[in-house]
Amino acid sequence: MAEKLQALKKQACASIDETKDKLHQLADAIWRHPELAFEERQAHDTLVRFFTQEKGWTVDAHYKLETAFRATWGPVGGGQGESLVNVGFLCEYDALPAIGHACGHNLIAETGAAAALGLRAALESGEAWPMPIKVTVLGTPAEEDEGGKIDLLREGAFEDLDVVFMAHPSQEDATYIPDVAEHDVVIKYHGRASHASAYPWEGVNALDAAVMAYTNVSVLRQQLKPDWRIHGIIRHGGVKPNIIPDYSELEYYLRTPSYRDLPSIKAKVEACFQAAALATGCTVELLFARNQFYEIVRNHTLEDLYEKNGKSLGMNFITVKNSSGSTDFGNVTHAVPGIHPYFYIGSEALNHTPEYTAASGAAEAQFYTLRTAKALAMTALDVLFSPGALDKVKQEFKEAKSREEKETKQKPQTATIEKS
Ligand SMILES: NCCCC(=O)N[C@@H](CCCN)C(=O)O
Repeated sequence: MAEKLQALKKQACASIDETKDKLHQLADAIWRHPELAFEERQAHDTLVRFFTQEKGWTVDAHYKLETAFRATWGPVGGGQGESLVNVGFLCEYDALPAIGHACGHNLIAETGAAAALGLRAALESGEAWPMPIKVTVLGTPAEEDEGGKIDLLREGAFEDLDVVFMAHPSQEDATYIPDVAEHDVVIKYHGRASHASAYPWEGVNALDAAVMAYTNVSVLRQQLKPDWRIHGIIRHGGVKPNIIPDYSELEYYLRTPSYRDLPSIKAKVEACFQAAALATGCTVELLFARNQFYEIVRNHTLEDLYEKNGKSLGMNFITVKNSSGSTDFGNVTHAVPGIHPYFYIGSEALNHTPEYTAASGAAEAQFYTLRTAKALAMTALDVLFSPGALDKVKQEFKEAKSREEKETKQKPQTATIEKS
């Protein structure tokens, strides 16, 4: 089997190379029209067209969400009574406001599509596979906001998948980066307008509340654990200096390494926001996002296979220990075994900067993007055909879940503000 597996991997890589121009066009089209969360209509249509034109894929163009899609191929192979293995690849394609594809989601879409085509090409060689195999591509909108994968999870979109792969652009190749749990909140202060010079005592200043809230959180930060993160912006702060602002708005992202600590961080910042309202006489509305992002549940079996395949293609892996951002793929790994490795794209630029936007649209990123897609397809082939690999992946997932359940019982998700 080892030799056959090597041949299949070669076939997957060759097919990705053969399709490289089309794949580049796909990423380029998405990069040229950056669209925000749940507004990714052109990116969505581009991907749907891509899989429709590829032939052999069954495409569900608006799968459970308007800008989500599903493309499936197979099943192929298997004898009677063998249970089907469904391998999933994810495509993200939303962008950031003002700076476009500064997180390289156009390249995530490309890796997902390329890896799926590569795996299909290898499986198409007509062998008598021991079990029925299906390849599924899910187009998952709104990673930068809202968390489209969490909506899709709720709708059951991941229920029939056995393993899920995606990869994210970064500054380095890493099988895992500690993506943390996150909950977002919008804070609205309502005051009362007045002439700021003629009769200021009649006003209630909502901008003052926003500034106090911002300062309260900044002071709180010293008492937070080192790997907790709170960061926010003031979105509205008034319209003219001589009108006391009757409305202000902030948005904050709250993050902790485990989702179990989100209620604690939320309780702490809520106190900051309420205190600002009390001090200024404003009323306050706290609007927490409907979805909480969870941290990634690691699967070392998948990570090790990916690393081995990546190394064979020339990747240099580094280990990242410090907390990173967050991803709605974290929630997926609580439901299905999966990996979310990071990949170098030929630039030292940092994500969420205009320089990264340029790097994710540059031709230089293509080599690294396709190399990543090859490593994903090869890892999927290992999962399918390395003796015992799928069982090991599933067993590790099961053990992680039961550890998780035990920890949740010991430390339920409750809010605490320690008082002396
Ligand atoms: N490691 C970073 C993963 C991608 C990313 O930047 N995600 C966003 C998600 C924001 C959702 N509100 C982030 O800021 O971490």
